[in-house]
Amino acid sequence: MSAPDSAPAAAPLRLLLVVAVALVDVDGRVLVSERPAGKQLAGLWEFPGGKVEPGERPEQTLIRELAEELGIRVEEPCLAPLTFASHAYPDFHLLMPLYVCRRWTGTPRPMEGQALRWVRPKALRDLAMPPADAPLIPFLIDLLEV
Ligand SMILES: Nc1nc2c([nH]c(=O)n2[C@@H]2O[C@H](COP(=O)(O)OP(=O)(O)OP(=O)(O)O)[C@@H](O)[C@H]2O)c(=O)[nH]1
Repeated sequence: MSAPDSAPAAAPLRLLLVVAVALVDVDGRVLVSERPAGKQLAGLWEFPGGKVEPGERPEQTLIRELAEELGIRVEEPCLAPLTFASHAYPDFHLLMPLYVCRRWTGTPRPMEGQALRWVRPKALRDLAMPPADAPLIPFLIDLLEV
């Protein structure tokens, strides 16, 4: 049945699949990266990652993004799924699996000029992060804080 002529059609929901990772160092700290000026949510600290491109599996996306953003090489078995974010932004709905990774080759460095920080999971609560990330923090605290 079609909607009556007077009712405006609801805008189709845009579901955006982004994949992110908590890189964990030997001291149990997690890497966060500052979103550059000029981008949406600029200045907020986020987990490395990015949009899953057509034809990619999420793990392939992460391996690609970690090479592009941080210059490190990650093997797929070192990516362990932890939880996911599901968050309604004004213009899209974000679905973002979060992986944990403790092993990689190379030293993370800011390949795109972004600021990087290693922080204790509890300290993530005091960082300005995108709203989608807040529900992820307790999972990292449970996993990593002794
Ligand atoms: N990588 C990452 N993205 C996140 C996090 N939290 C969160 O809301 N996002 C959102 O997920 C989307 C990721 O997009 P992206 O990083 O691939 O792309 P972008 O907005 O920088 O634009 P671009 O396509 O020009 O690179 C953004 O809308 C970003 O705000 C997070 O912790 N890590």
